[in-house]
Amino acid sequence: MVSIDIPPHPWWKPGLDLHRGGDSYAHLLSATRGLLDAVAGVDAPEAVLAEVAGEVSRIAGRLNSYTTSDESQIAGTRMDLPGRGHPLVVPYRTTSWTSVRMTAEVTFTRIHLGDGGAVHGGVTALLFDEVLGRFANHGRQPARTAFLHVNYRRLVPLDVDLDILTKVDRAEGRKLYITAELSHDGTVLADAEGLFVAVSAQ
Ligand SMILES: CCCCCCCCCCCCCC(=O)SCCNC(=O)CCNC(=O)[C@H](O)C(C)(C)COP(=O)(O)OP(=O)(O)OC[C@H]1O[C@@H](n2cnc3c(N)ncnc32)[C@H](O)[C@@H]1OP(=O)(O)O
Repeated sequence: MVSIDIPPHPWWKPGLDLHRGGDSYAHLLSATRGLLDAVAGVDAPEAVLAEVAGEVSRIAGRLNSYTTSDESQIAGTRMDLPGRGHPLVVPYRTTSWTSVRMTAEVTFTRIHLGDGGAVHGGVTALLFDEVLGRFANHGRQPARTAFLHVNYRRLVPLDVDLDILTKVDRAEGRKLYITAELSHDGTVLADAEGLFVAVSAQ
């Protein structure tokens, strides 16, 4: 696990506990990702599906009784976990981080499959928006994606460790241009450029 020496973003609530839920939340997230992969790949008899659907609904109901506001949910604030600990975010793992360059790793799994054995293009775009957006925000002023341009150079495989390199290209006033590459063994599979515009703190 990488240690990030850039301080948490100033527009974060001061004193926000970035480890809420502890190891138990990490296990829940990992189990949930496993469930999504299992659902994405399943072909079981209807009786089995019906039984599992009942169990999953019961579990969701149990968690729903603890639903909180988006200000105090755990998801998205666990910087120590893959994908900021958010179940929707692709579970990339940050490996190094300076103010101008960030590296990460990612392994796509069954839930990310589009067609033809390759990752869904929208998932690749989600990964880039997340990685660039996090890099644009963390340790800087709050910023939103103004545009995101993705070049799909090769099919992106599942179940293979891939590398992400993100760099600040240039800053012009409130505008920050950031680039990223997703690669495997030195071959670029996709790359992106995003414009992030700084906005007032919420
Ligand atoms: C809990 C905390 C978590 C924190 C951790 C963070 C993790 C987050 C990770 C996930 C994060 C994921 C991140 C997400 O997904 S963020 C969510 C997706 N993005 C949005 O929803 C953004 C919606 N749009 C807006 O809010 C506004 O349009 C923004 C803020 C972008 C600009 O509106 P604003 O009124 O402020 O500015 P302006 O219009 O005066 O323009 C200013 C300058 O920008 C130039 N410009 C603008 N647009 C474009 C364009 N399309 N192409 C080229 N240029 C463009 C414009 O020409 C001008 O240039 P100049 O004339 O000055 O030279």
